[in-house]
Amino acid sequence: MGDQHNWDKRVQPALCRILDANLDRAREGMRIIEEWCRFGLDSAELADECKQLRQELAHWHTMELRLSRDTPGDIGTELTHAGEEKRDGIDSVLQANFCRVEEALRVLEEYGKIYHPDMGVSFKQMRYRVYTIESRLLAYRRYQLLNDAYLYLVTSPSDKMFSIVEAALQGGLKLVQYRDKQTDDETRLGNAEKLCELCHRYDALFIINDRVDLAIASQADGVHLGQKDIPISLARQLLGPQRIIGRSTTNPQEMQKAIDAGADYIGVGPVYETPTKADKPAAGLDYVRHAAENCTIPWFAIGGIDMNNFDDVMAVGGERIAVVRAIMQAEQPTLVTQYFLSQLTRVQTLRAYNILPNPS
Ligand SMILES: Cc1ncc(COP(=O)(O)OP(=O)(O)O)c(N)n1
Ligand SMILES: Cc1ncsc1CCOP(=O)(O)O
Ligand SMILES: [Mg+2]
Repeated sequence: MGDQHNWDKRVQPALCRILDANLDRAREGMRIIEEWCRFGLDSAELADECKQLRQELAHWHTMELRLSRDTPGDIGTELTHAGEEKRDGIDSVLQANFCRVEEALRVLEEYGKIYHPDMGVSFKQMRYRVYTIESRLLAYRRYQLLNDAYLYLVTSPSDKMFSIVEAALQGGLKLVQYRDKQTDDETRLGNAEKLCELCHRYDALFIINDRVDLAIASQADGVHLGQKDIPISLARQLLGPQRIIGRSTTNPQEMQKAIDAGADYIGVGPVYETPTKADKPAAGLDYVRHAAENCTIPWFAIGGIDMNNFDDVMAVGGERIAVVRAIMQAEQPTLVTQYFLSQLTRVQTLRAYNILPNPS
């Protein structure tokens, strides 16, 4: 009996300290995530869900637990590891904090079961709610980046592919597609993983051409499917609602079918004939005009677009462009990227003020 009493006397304070430390950790992590939902994504819904979770955590963070805190006596306050010091971008801040919250909730769930009969179930439910926020936030962020992306770089095989893509990212590019019809799958997967990491370091989206399997394996943000690739509905089943699916279209019927099937964006073209896709006849500027008047999802004019004909594409209503050679073969990919981005912003601004004449 005495032993039991002594044991309880030692266990109880330790238990309270574990719960206190992990409630703190979970609340701090949730706050960091909430700030991004509120100020970065402008999502009242996601910010509110984070806030509700913080309030539930606060409800469990009782005076008894807080009074158990003994910061000077806590040997863990001095322990940090290199990963905590380094954050590559928003994605890495969010990822680190989701991990932190989920871990803390797991600890609270396990130790909480000893402390209070309802704690285990309560923290388990919270952990699942955090998983849901995590995937919603990722999807939200992807679709927001897509919506904000006006320039799309589609890669071509090159010894300098990584340095060219990085140069374009340094110029402000936010959307990259890995297109490679020549390489074996092992190399393709390695390239895709490297490109994906590179793009995410610059907070840019990374899409894979043609291959859903490689998109999943490399953790890409989505896939671009041609008319001869698998149906959008099947790709959606495989990729889920959180990944982007793009579709190539060459005429109004294909455009409407892609929209109806749930594509997130479409390619519109080839606007001009192009050696990059020599077998495909040009769809022409008329199809760009049609897209400008009728397309209800983001669309990218593609095919033979460069600095010389850019204005012609804009004159018929173009607003987003996708290019291969114009950047992949540029002497200064950063400057070309900056040029396109500034021109695309100029067009948007002029249209917003009705200064640019309506497409003719
Ligand atoms: C943005 C964008 N639009 C169109 C295409 C062409 O896709 P597809 O018709 O499947 O041809 P390939 O690129 O696979 O040769 C694209 N890749 N990206
Ligand atoms: C992949 C693709 N799909 C339609 S045109 C095209 C290639 C565009 O390449 P470029 O920008 O070099 O003309
Ligand atoms: Mg294809």
